[in-house]
Amino acid sequence: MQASIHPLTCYLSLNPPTHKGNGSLTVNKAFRRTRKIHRPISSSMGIPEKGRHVNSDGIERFYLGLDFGTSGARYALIDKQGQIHAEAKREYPLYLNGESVDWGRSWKETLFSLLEDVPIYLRPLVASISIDGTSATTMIVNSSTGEPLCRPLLYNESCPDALPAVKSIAPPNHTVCTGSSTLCKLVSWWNSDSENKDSAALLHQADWLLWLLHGKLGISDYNNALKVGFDPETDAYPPWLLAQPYSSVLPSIVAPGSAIANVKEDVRQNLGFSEDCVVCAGTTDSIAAFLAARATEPGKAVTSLGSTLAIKLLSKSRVDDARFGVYSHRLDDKWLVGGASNTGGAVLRQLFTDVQLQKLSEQINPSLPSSLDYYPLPAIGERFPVADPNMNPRLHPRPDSDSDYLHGILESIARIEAKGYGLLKELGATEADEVFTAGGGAKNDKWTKIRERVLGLPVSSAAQTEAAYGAALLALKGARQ
Ligand SMILES: Nc1ncnc2c1ncn2[C@@H]1O[C@H](COP(=O)(O)OP(=O)(O)O)[C@@H](O)[C@H]1O
Ligand SMILES: O=C(CO)[C@H](O)[C@H](O)COP(=O)(O)O
Repeated sequence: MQASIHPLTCYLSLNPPTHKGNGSLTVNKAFRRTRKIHRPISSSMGIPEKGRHVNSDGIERFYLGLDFGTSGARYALIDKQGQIHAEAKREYPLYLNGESVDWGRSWKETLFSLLEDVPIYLRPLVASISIDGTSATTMIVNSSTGEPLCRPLLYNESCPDALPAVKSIAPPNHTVCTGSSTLCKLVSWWNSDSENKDSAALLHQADWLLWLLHGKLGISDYNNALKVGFDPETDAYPPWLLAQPYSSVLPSIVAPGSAIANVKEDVRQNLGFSEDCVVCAGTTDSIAAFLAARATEPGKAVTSLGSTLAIKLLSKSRVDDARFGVYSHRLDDKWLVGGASNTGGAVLRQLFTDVQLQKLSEQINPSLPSSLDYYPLPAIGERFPVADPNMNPRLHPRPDSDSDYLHGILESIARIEAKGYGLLKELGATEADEVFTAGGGAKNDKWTKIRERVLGLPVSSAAQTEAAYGAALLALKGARQ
């Protein structure tokens, strides 16, 4: 792998944004004031830069990132300094298709609703778009129409039926050797399908959403493709995977943020994007959150405290071990080592509303350890730091006090996080020396203090906690290509 400066590094020290979304559409007030006297961004910064930073009238361009997380989706619209000019989020509408949720319909509707939330006067100035999605969320689609051939298999679903076949072809403890891997989901479908093999294509959630905008089917990125078996070190699918009959459905792979194609004409016309608006390859949600945090040195880590707990540690050395759910994503000449636990906000949401979380957290003394020892899971099954699809949640005994109960849960999740970072060190990754937090849990200061005590490390909320911001940085990178 060639050593080079990560294309995003030059943006990672951008000025923190002036504005944060509050669940509805927000537009940077400062931007409103200058809206009437649109000055080319270069008026205060010298000559307009080449590329997609000003349009033909010399007016500033913007970069759009969308994050499709577990419980909802968000967008962030930034300028080339990283200032946020608009952002919004939406919960997923839920439609049933027989017994199961029609996720394809929900995600597609959410995508175009969010694009319509972008202020109409800013859309012609959007130079590029990128999207992150949940990792290993697998879609098998018709290779001509892009229509799903079966229901999407979500990031935390497991197909243990395929595990023996996958373990028989992959190297020992390879990232794909876990039931929740994309490859296990593909093999499970391949073994169960009798009529669509010749017309199938595999895509990840982010790939499929991006295809809706650019229209070129069969393209993914090397972060999303890690769990189907793509090797980011050799930049290729390994021979043991290409030798399989189902290798024909695998997508071609580009780097995250790579320009793929301009927005399709029908989408462009309907939404008012410019002819040169380019759609760029995406990444996974926890990597987008890492990019948003702008952590650039080995030893820096980002814990995404969303519905799940995903940790990402910037490491000089690569570590992969499916026995513990540990794998390494590529980030230029370094590795993002980590894993994703099923613990996290989804359990909290089963027990408390966000308002209750806030009020109960105020009653917690974070300097006092909780004696309650739980393993908070929303359902049976864990991916990391224990890869056990049959692990049971442990959330009892429940004390009379809800704040004590929450304290025990937050502390127990912190212990899982600490176990995860300790495991990465044991397996040879660069030792973590600072943790930034992204996701919904980042706003809980008491939890941050509990985590600092349990981890024994400085823990802070990233300047940007939304993965959508990281996706916007990818769009900014793509606009420069
Ligand atoms: N004050 C809080 N303390 C801890 N967790 C919180 C708080 N507010 C919200 N959350 C959790 O944040 C999660 C949502 O975070 P988010 O990053 O949007 O998740 P995702 O992107 O995975 O859907 C919810 O599961 C919720 O329980
Ligand atoms: O748990 C998740 C849902 O939010 C993450 O998408 C995912 O598991 C993290 O995977 P990766 O490390 O490949 O980004």
